[in-house]
Amino acid sequence: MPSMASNNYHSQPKPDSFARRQKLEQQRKSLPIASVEKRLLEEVRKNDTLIIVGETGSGKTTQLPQYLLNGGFCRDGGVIGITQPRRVAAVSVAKRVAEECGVPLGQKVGYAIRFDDATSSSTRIKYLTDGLLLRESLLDPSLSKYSVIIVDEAHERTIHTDVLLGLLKSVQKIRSQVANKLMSNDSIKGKNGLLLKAGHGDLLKPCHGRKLPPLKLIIMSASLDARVFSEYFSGAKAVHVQGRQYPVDILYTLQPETDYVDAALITIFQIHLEESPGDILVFLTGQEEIESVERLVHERLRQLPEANQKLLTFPIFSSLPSEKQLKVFMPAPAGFRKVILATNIAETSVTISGIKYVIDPGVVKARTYDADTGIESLDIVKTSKAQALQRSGRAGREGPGKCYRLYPESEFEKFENSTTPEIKRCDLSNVILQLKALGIDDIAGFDFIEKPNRIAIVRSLESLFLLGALTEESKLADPVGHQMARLPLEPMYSKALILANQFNCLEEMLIIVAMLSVESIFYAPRDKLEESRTALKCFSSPEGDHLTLLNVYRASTEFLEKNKLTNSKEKAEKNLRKWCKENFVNSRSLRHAQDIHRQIKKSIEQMGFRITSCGDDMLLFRRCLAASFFLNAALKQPDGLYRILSSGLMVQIHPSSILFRSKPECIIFDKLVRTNNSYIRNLCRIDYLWLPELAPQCYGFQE
Ligand SMILES: Nc1ncnc2c1ncn2[C@@H]1O[C@H](COP(=O)(O)OP(=O)(O)OP(=O)(O)O)[C@@H](O)[C@H]1O
Repeated sequence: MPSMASNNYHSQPKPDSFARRQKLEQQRKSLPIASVEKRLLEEVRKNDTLIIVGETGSGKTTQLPQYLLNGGFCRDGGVIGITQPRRVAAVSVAKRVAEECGVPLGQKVGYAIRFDDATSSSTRIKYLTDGLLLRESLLDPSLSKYSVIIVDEAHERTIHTDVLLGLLKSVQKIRSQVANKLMSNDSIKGKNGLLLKAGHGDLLKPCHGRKLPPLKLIIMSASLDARVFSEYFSGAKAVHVQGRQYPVDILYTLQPETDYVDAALITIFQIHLEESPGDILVFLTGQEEIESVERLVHERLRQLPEANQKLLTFPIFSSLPSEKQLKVFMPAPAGFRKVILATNIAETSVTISGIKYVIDPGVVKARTYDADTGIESLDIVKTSKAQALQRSGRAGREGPGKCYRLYPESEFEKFENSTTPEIKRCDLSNVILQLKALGIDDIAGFDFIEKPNRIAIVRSLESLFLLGALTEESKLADPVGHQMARLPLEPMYSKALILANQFNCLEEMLIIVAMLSVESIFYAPRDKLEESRTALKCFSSPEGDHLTLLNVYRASTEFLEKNKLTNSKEKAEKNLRKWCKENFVNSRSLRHAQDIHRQIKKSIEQMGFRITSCGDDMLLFRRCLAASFFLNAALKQPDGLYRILSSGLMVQIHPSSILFRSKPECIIFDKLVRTNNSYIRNLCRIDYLWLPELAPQCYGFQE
């Protein structure tokens, strides 16, 4: 089975035909940004921080790094790092740029995303996710190998981008102090206190065989408010790149649509049957919705005359294995039209060749955080104008395009200009852990571009303390806090693994963490509801969803291993897909869980943990779950609703849960999802009395 860590995307460059290279060269020259290459290089030379705003498709992401490389910005062996909010963008853009440069991916041009590093010592242009650069800064706080860092798609304001901006500001200050040799080594410090602990005697020494130059920083987007960034970077200059490549016709509905999924389906077929050739990109909110639309498209296609059936669907969402994500970039066979069903991961940066039509229902699934209750949830919300612009920008990259907005123009006018920064609407625990690991203790005093809500900081500090990651003085606790900061997981999951190591049930917890990291392991098509329920019964555990997921994982592994004894690997995997179908298990999600399992296992083994099993002692395992997820404990109320003990919030069990009917007295849950109601998903039955025993810091009786 291919793993995310195994650099699935490496394709050796095809023996490039002369014609192909000429075409690429021609395309590059015709991009709007090409006419301002010299000016941009001049501006980067003159300014340590530069903001570049240019229309979608003007060539920022693919061209600027190449201009900088050719302009001598890597002369001393420095690397140009370009951050992307999403993995798929980092990988696909790196591929394109390697092709444009005529080099194999992973050499001069490469990418790095979590668990997959396609770079080498000769890499000079490196695309990476913002989260990964943040992790790199833990190991190398001065980011010494980079001569230029480009923060691309800054308008997305992911939590990682925001934290990164604060760190980069500090790194820049320190590196320019070093370059100017203005200060002695011990007095060098960044505004955010970043390098105080980092032992930077080395800063003055040649680094990677070269003197550490000042760090050039470029902030880039098609739709950002340059003023906000300029003010944050002490009046940094903003440059606007004029001109877009091709026009995109924007079409609105006359009336608001009550059912955007149905409206999207109708539009797909309208385009397919009436419009000229060209692929379609549809934005939806998540895996479940995408998979249900995929099924509906296939159903409706079967009702069409054969000549009209040449429509292929390709889903793309974040939990889809990476090599499957990249399938959307492959051209459709001649005579076929491709319809890509995507979440907002295809919203920025990516160019999907062939896309001429974009369908935008104007909604997105976004993280929201209620600081009063300390609960984070995923809600479906309206997009911002900036997101709508990015979405329409996916058409018109190779020729004129059309964007169908499934809402009236008057509705668009009511959208917020830009998306609320993630830092203002999510749980900060993970970021706080990372900042603490960097030696930044004063979180409220950190120079954020926009300060997170104070209550949200306090809440996160409190839950990290309750989880044992922080001491009473709010320092990283030894060893739990350090271990949690090392694991690339949500704090509660990290805590569960650390505790499972002590409870001797790490094997089981590893499976659970992997299975909880993917969306919808089971699927239940509307026309086969009864059959899917019967199939689920084979795995279901009266103790709840965690143990049910454990049973599915184990049954699938056993099935695969047995099959491998008598079949080739490919055949065994094919049989597993069949097994999944028969059991109404989502094989994509299961495979993704297996990948994650492998990756986390590697991380925890590196931390010296030994994988042991609790065998059949599921009581022990449930106690371990209670000891780690105690902040998500809920108690049944007389009316059948549940009250979350830590916040008082009233919630319902999601109908997809095994415990939906039995409704035990006390449970812990994994996620809260809000649609019209507040639902809790992935539940495990626990004993109420375990809480004061296993989490006295939270539920201990007051004297
Ligand atoms: N994989 C690809 N296949 C075909 N054409 C591509 C590909 N990647 C880029 N291009 C071409 O290069 C152009 C510039 O792309 P680039 O990503 O650099 O633009 P951008 O200004 O960064 O856009 P955005 O703000 O939307 O990310 C595209 O409009 C497209 O014409």
